[in-house]
Amino acid sequence: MRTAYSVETVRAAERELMARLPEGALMQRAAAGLAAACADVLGRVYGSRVVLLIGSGDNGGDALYAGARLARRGAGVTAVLLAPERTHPGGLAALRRAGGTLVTPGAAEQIVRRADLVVDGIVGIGGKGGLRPDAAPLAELAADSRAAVVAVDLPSGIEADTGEVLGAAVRADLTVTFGTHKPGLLIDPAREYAGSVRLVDIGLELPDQAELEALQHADVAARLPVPGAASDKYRRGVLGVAAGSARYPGAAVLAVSGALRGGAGAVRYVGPAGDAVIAAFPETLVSDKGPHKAGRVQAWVVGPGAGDDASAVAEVLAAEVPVLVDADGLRLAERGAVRARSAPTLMTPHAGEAAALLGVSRAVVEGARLASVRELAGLYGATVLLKGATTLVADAGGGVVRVNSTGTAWLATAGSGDVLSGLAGSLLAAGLSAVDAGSVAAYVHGLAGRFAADGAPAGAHDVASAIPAAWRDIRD
Ligand SMILES: NC(=O)C1=CN([C@@H]2O[C@H](COP(=O)(O)OP(=O)(O)OC[C@H]3O[C@@H](n4cnc5c(N)ncnc54)[C@H](O)[C@@H]3O)[C@@H](O)[C@H]2O)[C@@H](O)CC1
Ligand SMILES: [K+]
Repeated sequence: MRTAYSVETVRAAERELMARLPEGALMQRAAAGLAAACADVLGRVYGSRVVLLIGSGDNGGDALYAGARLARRGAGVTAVLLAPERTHPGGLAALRRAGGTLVTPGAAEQIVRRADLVVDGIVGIGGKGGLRPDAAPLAELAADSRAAVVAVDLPSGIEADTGEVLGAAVRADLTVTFGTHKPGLLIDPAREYAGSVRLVDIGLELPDQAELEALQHADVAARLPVPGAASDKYRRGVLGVAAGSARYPGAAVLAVSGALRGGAGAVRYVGPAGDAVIAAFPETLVSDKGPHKAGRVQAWVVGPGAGDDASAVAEVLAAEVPVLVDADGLRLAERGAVRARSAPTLMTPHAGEAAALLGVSRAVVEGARLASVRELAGLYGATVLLKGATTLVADAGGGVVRVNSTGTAWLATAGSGDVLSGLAGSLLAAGLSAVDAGSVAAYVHGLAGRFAADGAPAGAHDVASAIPAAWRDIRD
């Protein structure tokens, strides 16, 4: 499991550790890891040109000590000091001793242009509310430069706790982060600014519950349902899919295509697109009666391509089994009916659908994804999966949020969400919790998207077809 902790938690862990270590030991660990990462990026340190962008806090201190290490290995190191009189004194002295040069921001443009590597030590977890006006131009210089950019702890200008970006921010090729990931490094839009992320262990002891967690292959493998010797199709779980309409039969077919590959023992389809579903997947149990007459199921998916059929949504919400609500179903589901449910509910909006439910613009949701997913989960008393390049899954209790980053831009294709809803619903029917079903489905779906696309456009049905390969890859 990859975890991320809030700034407050990191600060507390740092205080505790610092009290037990000699002064400056923690910063030396950070600087050593940072210098090693910079050396890897440079390839050859001797003779390289390194520019350090230095703010007035310990983030700048890390960069200065790392710069000193690189200077001792023969790099030409120049530090641009935003606030010379408030710069970390120990770091400054170390760089001077190692032969580094100090300049003011006025000289930055010229030296950044000739640099091989720019190290962003403007601000770390001490920053909030976007870069100050004196720091913003340096972030822009780094963003425009052709040099490799390594961010110290996090790219300056991003919000560490939320992943929001409130103005100019450094765009890094690599972020070297200390002790733990910070939520902003894993959530869009900030995640894009971080480039690849390298975690340097500085010995922090962190609490069990993180702010954010990201499943890895092994975590997903441990959660995928596997039939045992005693399984039959009913014990593996039956999923009901109430989806599609005369106008949108394809959504039903795609939801079923995901469901059949999600581990449920059988899939019942209920709705007006039965002929299309049977033609594509003859193994589906099809019914043209309402959901409450469809026979027993262990979970429902409702909503993809449903048009305006509110009655199916209401019927499904009244069932005492886990329910996944997607697409049109999100608009048709009454909040009170969702809140009144005792079995788990998983809602799977994209940013536009979430915005409509929250009564804000899509841009607001996209800019503040973590706050949005939490707010929606609280509002509906449900688990919410907010789709996007980094999908978030939050439950109503306000606990740890799951983030998935296997997604690919190729997944932004019509019908891809229908496949996801079937897949997640199938995992619900197989007995996974709503948070597990949502986050495991997002992981598998993202990987399937990568396999299907493999550098070229792919349709949603290709993504569904690639699910078994993704599943095998995870279990290997
Ligand atoms: N505390 C520790 O034990 C360790 C801290 N480390 C480093 O220390 C950093 C935190 O250091 P600090 O607490 O000194 O904080 P930072 O260095 O992140 O930032 C604080 C400084 O930046 C300025 N600043 C604040 N907001 C700003 C904004 N919006 N725009 C421009 N400048 C702004 C402030 O004037 C302040 O001097 C971490 O991110 C990490 O890089 C590492 O050395 C590991 C150990
Ligand atoms: K930084």
